Amino acid sequence: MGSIVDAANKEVNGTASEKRPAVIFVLGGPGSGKGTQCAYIVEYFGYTHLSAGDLLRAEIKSGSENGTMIQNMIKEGKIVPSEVTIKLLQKAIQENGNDKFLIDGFPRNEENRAAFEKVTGIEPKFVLFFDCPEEEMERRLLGRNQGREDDNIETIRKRFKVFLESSLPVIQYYEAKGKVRKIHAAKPIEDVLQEVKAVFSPEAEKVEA
Ligand SMILES: Nc1ncnc2c1ncn2[C@@H]1O[C@H](COP(=O)(O)OP(=O)(O)O)[C@@H](O)[C@H]1O
Ligand SMILES: Nc1ccn([C@@H]2O[C@H](COP(=O)(O)OP(=O)(O)O)[C@@H](O)[C@H]2O)c(=O)n1
Ligand SMILES: [Mg+2]
Repeated sequence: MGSIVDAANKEVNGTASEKRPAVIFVLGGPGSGKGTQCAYIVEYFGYTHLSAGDLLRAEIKSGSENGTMIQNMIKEGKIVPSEVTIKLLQKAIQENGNDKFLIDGFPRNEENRAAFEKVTGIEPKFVLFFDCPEEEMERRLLGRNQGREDDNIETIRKRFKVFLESSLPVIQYYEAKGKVRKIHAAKPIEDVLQEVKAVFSPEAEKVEA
Protein backbone atom coordinates (compact mmCIF):
# COMPACT_ATOMS: atom_id res chain seq x y z
CA MET A 1 0.00 0.00 0.00
CA GLY A 2 1.23 3.43 -0.91
CA SER A 3 4.37 2.15 -2.61
CA ILE A 4 5.67 3.31 -5.96
CA VAL A 5 4.49 0.02 -7.46
CA ASP A 6 0.95 0.62 -6.16
CA ALA A 7 1.02 4.13 -7.57
CA ALA A 8 2.08 2.80 -10.95
CA ASN A 9 -0.66 0.19 -10.82
CA LYS A 10 -3.18 2.84 -9.91
CA GLU A 11 -2.19 4.90 -12.89
CA VAL A 12 -2.73 2.02 -15.30
CA ASN A 13 -5.47 -0.04 -13.66
CA GLY A 14 -7.33 2.60 -11.70
CA THR A 15 -7.14 0.69 -8.42
CA ALA A 16 -4.36 1.16 -5.92
CA SER A 17 -4.35 -2.18 -4.13
CA GLU A 18 -4.88 -4.39 -7.21
CA LYS A 19 -1.71 -6.07 -8.35
CA ARG A 20 -1.43 -6.75 -12.05
CA PRO A 21 -2.01 -10.44 -12.81
CA ALA A 22 0.62 -12.69 -14.35
CA VAL A 23 -0.20 -13.32 -18.01
CA ILE A 24 1.07 -15.90 -20.48
CA PHE A 25 0.11 -15.47 -24.12
CA VAL A 26 -0.64 -18.78 -25.85
CA LEU A 27 -0.07 -18.45 -29.60
CA GLY A 28 0.15 -20.70 -32.64
CA GLY A 29 -1.72 -21.28 -35.87
CA PRO A 30 -5.35 -22.34 -36.01
CA GLY A 31 -5.56 -26.00 -35.00
CA SER A 32 -2.08 -26.10 -33.46
CA GLY A 33 -3.56 -27.34 -30.15
CA LYS A 34 -3.68 -24.18 -28.02
CA GLY A 35 -7.06 -24.87 -26.42
CA THR A 36 -6.30 -28.54 -25.82
CA GLN A 37 -3.03 -27.86 -23.99
CA CYS A 38 -4.45 -24.88 -22.07
CA ALA A 39 -6.98 -27.25 -20.44
CA TYR A 40 -4.06 -29.30 -19.08
CA ILE A 41 -2.14 -26.24 -17.88
CA VAL A 42 -5.24 -25.19 -15.93
CA GLU A 43 -5.45 -28.65 -14.37
CA TYR A 44 -1.76 -29.01 -13.48
CA PHE A 45 -0.60 -25.47 -12.81
CA GLY A 46 -3.65 -23.52 -11.61
CA TYR A 47 -3.89 -20.91 -14.34
CA THR A 48 -7.22 -19.56 -15.58
CA HIS A 49 -7.73 -20.09 -19.31
CA LEU A 50 -9.13 -17.21 -21.35
CA SER A 51 -9.61 -17.95 -25.05
CA ALA A 52 -10.09 -14.77 -27.07
CA GLY A 53 -11.98 -16.78 -29.71
CA ASP A 54 -14.31 -18.32 -27.07
CA LEU A 55 -15.00 -14.86 -25.59
CA LEU A 56 -15.83 -13.48 -29.03
CA ARG A 57 -18.12 -16.43 -29.81
CA ALA A 58 -19.89 -15.94 -26.44
CA GLU A 59 -20.35 -12.27 -27.30
CA ILE A 60 -22.08 -13.23 -30.55
CA LYS A 61 -24.39 -15.61 -28.65
CA SER A 62 -25.23 -12.98 -26.03
CA GLY A 63 -26.88 -10.89 -28.75
CA SER A 64 -24.61 -7.89 -28.15
CA GLU A 65 -24.65 -4.97 -30.58
CA ASN A 66 -21.23 -6.04 -31.89
CA GLY A 67 -22.41 -9.61 -32.47
CA THR A 68 -23.05 -9.38 -36.19
CA MET A 69 -19.77 -7.60 -36.88
CA ILE A 70 -17.83 -10.23 -34.86
CA GLN A 71 -19.65 -13.09 -36.58
CA ASN A 72 -18.85 -11.72 -40.04
CA MET A 73 -15.19 -11.23 -39.19
CA ILE A 74 -14.82 -14.74 -37.76
CA LYS A 75 -16.49 -16.24 -40.85
CA GLU A 76 -13.91 -14.43 -42.98
CA GLY A 77 -11.01 -15.37 -40.68
CA LYS A 78 -10.35 -11.68 -40.01
CA ILE A 79 -9.10 -10.19 -36.75
CA VAL A 80 -11.69 -8.29 -34.73
CA PRO A 81 -10.62 -4.77 -33.63
CA SER A 82 -8.65 -4.93 -30.39
CA GLU A 83 -11.01 -2.54 -28.62
CA VAL A 84 -13.71 -5.23 -28.63
CA THR A 85 -11.47 -8.16 -27.70
CA ILE A 86 -9.54 -6.32 -24.99
CA LYS A 87 -12.77 -5.23 -23.28
CA LEU A 88 -13.88 -8.86 -23.13
CA LEU A 89 -10.49 -9.98 -21.81
CA GLN A 90 -10.39 -7.24 -19.17
CA LYS A 91 -13.88 -8.09 -17.98
CA ALA A 92 -13.01 -11.78 -17.73
CA ILE A 93 -9.81 -11.01 -15.80
CA GLN A 94 -11.63 -8.68 -13.40
CA GLU A 95 -14.48 -11.11 -12.77
CA ASN A 96 -12.04 -13.88 -11.91
CA GLY A 97 -10.23 -14.01 -8.58
CA ASN A 98 -7.12 -15.73 -9.94
CA ASP A 99 -3.81 -13.90 -10.29
CA LYS A 100 -2.46 -15.89 -13.26
CA PHE A 101 -3.99 -16.23 -16.70
CA LEU A 102 -3.37 -18.02 -19.99
CA ILE A 103 -4.54 -15.73 -22.75
CA ASP A 104 -5.11 -18.04 -25.72
CA GLY A 105 -5.29 -16.73 -29.29
CA PHE A 106 -4.35 -13.18 -28.40
CA PRO A 107 -2.53 -10.98 -29.43
CA ARG A 108 -3.11 -12.01 -33.04
CA ASN A 109 -1.66 -8.92 -34.69
CA GLU A 110 0.46 -5.88 -33.87
CA GLU A 111 -2.65 -3.79 -33.16
CA ASN A 112 -3.86 -6.37 -30.58
CA ARG A 113 -0.41 -6.45 -28.97
CA ALA A 114 0.25 -2.73 -28.69
CA ALA A 115 -3.27 -1.89 -27.52
CA PHE A 116 -3.30 -4.55 -24.79
CA GLU A 117 0.01 -3.30 -23.43
CA LYS A 118 -1.16 0.31 -23.53
CA VAL A 119 -4.58 -0.29 -21.98
CA THR A 120 -3.64 -2.81 -19.27
CA GLY A 121 0.04 -2.09 -18.68
CA ILE A 122 0.55 -5.86 -18.64
CA GLU A 123 3.63 -7.44 -20.23
CA PRO A 124 3.41 -11.21 -20.65
CA LYS A 125 5.67 -13.34 -18.49
CA PHE A 126 6.37 -15.36 -21.61
CA VAL A 127 4.74 -16.52 -24.83
CA LEU A 128 3.93 -20.18 -25.31
CA PHE A 129 4.15 -20.85 -29.05
CA PHE A 130 2.71 -24.01 -30.57
CA ASP A 131 4.65 -24.62 -33.76
CA CYS A 132 2.84 -26.92 -36.18
CA PRO A 133 2.93 -27.45 -39.98
CA GLU A 134 -0.10 -26.25 -41.93
CA GLU A 135 -1.03 -29.68 -43.29
CA GLU A 136 -1.33 -31.06 -39.74
CA MET A 137 -3.33 -28.02 -38.57
CA GLU A 138 -5.64 -28.36 -41.57
CA ARG A 139 -6.26 -32.04 -40.79
CA ARG A 140 -7.10 -31.22 -37.17
CA LEU A 141 -9.41 -28.32 -38.01
CA LEU A 142 -11.36 -30.35 -40.55
CA GLY A 143 -11.84 -33.03 -37.90
CA ARG A 144 -12.58 -30.69 -34.96
CA ASN A 145 -16.35 -31.12 -35.13
CA GLN A 146 -17.30 -28.29 -32.81
CA GLY A 147 -19.79 -26.88 -35.29
CA ARG A 148 -17.66 -23.80 -35.89
CA GLU A 149 -18.56 -21.69 -38.89
CA ASP A 150 -14.88 -21.03 -39.59
CA ASP A 151 -13.72 -24.67 -39.68
CA ASN A 152 -14.33 -25.10 -43.42
CA ILE A 153 -11.55 -25.32 -45.98
CA GLU A 154 -12.24 -21.90 -47.51
CA THR A 155 -12.09 -20.03 -44.18
CA ILE A 156 -9.22 -22.21 -42.93
CA ARG A 157 -7.03 -21.05 -45.86
CA LYS A 158 -7.85 -17.42 -45.03
CA ARG A 159 -6.97 -18.02 -41.37
CA PHE A 160 -3.60 -19.54 -42.34
CA LYS A 161 -2.83 -16.47 -44.45
CA VAL A 162 -3.76 -14.12 -41.60
CA PHE A 163 -1.63 -16.18 -39.24
CA LEU A 164 1.44 -15.91 -41.48
CA GLU A 165 0.98 -12.23 -42.32
CA SER A 166 -0.28 -10.80 -39.03
CA SER A 167 0.27 -13.21 -36.12
CA LEU A 168 3.77 -14.56 -36.84
CA PRO A 169 5.23 -11.02 -36.63
CA VAL A 170 3.89 -10.79 -33.06
CA ILE A 171 5.68 -14.02 -32.18
CA GLN A 172 8.85 -12.64 -33.80
CA TYR A 173 8.48 -9.46 -31.73
CA TYR A 174 8.52 -11.51 -28.51
CA GLU A 175 11.26 -13.79 -29.86
CA ALA A 176 13.52 -10.73 -30.12
CA LYS A 177 12.79 -10.05 -26.43
CA GLY A 178 13.73 -13.64 -25.50
CA LYS A 179 10.18 -14.37 -24.35
CA VAL A 180 9.11 -17.19 -26.67
CA ARG A 181 8.90 -20.78 -25.39
CA LYS A 182 8.48 -22.87 -28.53
CA ILE A 183 6.62 -26.17 -28.38
CA HIS A 184 6.85 -28.79 -31.15
CA ALA A 185 3.13 -29.25 -31.59
CA ALA A 186 2.91 -31.80 -34.41
CA LYS A 187 3.08 -34.73 -32.01
CA PRO A 188 0.44 -36.71 -30.12
CA ILE A 189 -1.32 -34.76 -27.35
CA GLU A 190 0.56 -36.61 -24.56
CA ASP A 191 3.97 -35.85 -26.11
CA VAL A 192 3.13 -32.18 -26.58
CA LEU A 193 1.99 -32.09 -22.95
CA GLN A 194 5.40 -33.35 -21.78
CA GLU A 195 7.07 -30.39 -23.49
CA VAL A 196 4.50 -27.99 -22.07
CA LYS A 197 4.99 -29.35 -18.56
CA ALA A 198 8.73 -28.77 -18.81
CA VAL A 199 8.12 -25.07 -19.49
CA PHE A 200 5.84 -24.76 -16.45
CA SER A 201 7.92 -26.81 -14.04
CA PRO A 202 8.94 -24.84 -10.92
CA GLU A 203 12.60 -24.87 -12.02
CA ALA A 204 11.77 -23.41 -15.44
CA GLU A 205 9.46 -20.80 -13.91
CA LYS A 206 12.25 -19.74 -11.55
CA VAL A 207 14.48 -18.95 -14.51
CA GLU A 208 11.74 -16.64 -15.85
CA ALA A 209 11.60 -14.62 -12.65
N1 LIG B 1 -1.41 -33.04 -30.47
C1 LIG B 1 -2.54 -33.28 -31.13
N2 LIG B 1 -2.63 -34.30 -32.01
C2 LIG B 1 -3.78 -34.54 -32.70
N3 LIG B 1 -4.92 -33.81 -32.54
C3 LIG B 1 -4.88 -32.78 -31.68
C4 LIG B 1 -3.71 -32.46 -30.94
N4 LIG B 1 -3.98 -31.37 -30.16
C5 LIG B 1 -5.25 -31.04 -30.41
N5 LIG B 1 -5.81 -31.87 -31.31
C6 LIG B 1 -7.17 -31.80 -31.89
O1 LIG B 1 -7.10 -30.85 -32.96
C7 LIG B 1 -8.20 -29.97 -32.95
C8 LIG B 1 -7.73 -28.53 -32.72
O2 LIG B 1 -7.22 -28.41 -31.39
P1 LIG B 1 -7.45 -27.09 -30.52
O3 LIG B 1 -6.87 -27.35 -29.18
O4 LIG B 1 -8.87 -26.68 -30.61
O5 LIG B 1 -6.49 -26.06 -31.34
P2 LIG B 1 -6.44 -24.48 -31.40
O6 LIG B 1 -7.08 -23.95 -30.16
O7 LIG B 1 -4.98 -24.14 -31.49
O8 LIG B 1 -7.16 -24.11 -32.65
C9 LIG B 1 -9.15 -30.49 -31.86
O9 LIG B 1 -10.11 -31.34 -32.45
C10 LIG B 1 -8.21 -31.28 -30.93
O10 LIG B 1 -8.88 -32.33 -30.28
N1 LIG C 1 -7.47 -12.07 -30.79
C1 LIG C 1 -8.41 -12.61 -31.57
C2 LIG C 1 -8.73 -13.98 -31.47
C3 LIG C 1 -9.67 -14.53 -32.31
N2 LIG C 1 -10.29 -13.74 -33.22
C4 LIG C 1 -11.29 -14.28 -34.17
O1 LIG C 1 -11.77 -15.54 -33.75
C5 LIG C 1 -11.42 -16.54 -34.70
C6 LIG C 1 -11.21 -17.86 -34.00
O2 LIG C 1 -10.16 -17.72 -33.06
P1 LIG C 1 -9.74 -18.94 -32.14
O3 LIG C 1 -8.58 -18.54 -31.34
O4 LIG C 1 -10.94 -19.45 -31.41
O5 LIG C 1 -9.31 -20.03 -33.25
P2 LIG C 1 -8.28 -21.23 -33.09
O6 LIG C 1 -6.90 -20.69 -33.33
O7 LIG C 1 -8.44 -21.77 -31.72
O8 LIG C 1 -8.69 -22.21 -34.15
C7 LIG C 1 -10.22 -15.96 -35.45
O9 LIG C 1 -10.02 -16.54 -36.72
C8 LIG C 1 -10.63 -14.49 -35.55
O10 LIG C 1 -11.60 -14.29 -36.55
C9 LIG C 1 -9.98 -12.39 -33.31
O11 LIG C 1 -10.53 -11.68 -34.13
N3 LIG C 1 -9.05 -11.84 -32.47
MG1 LIG D 1 -8.67 -22.57 -29.86
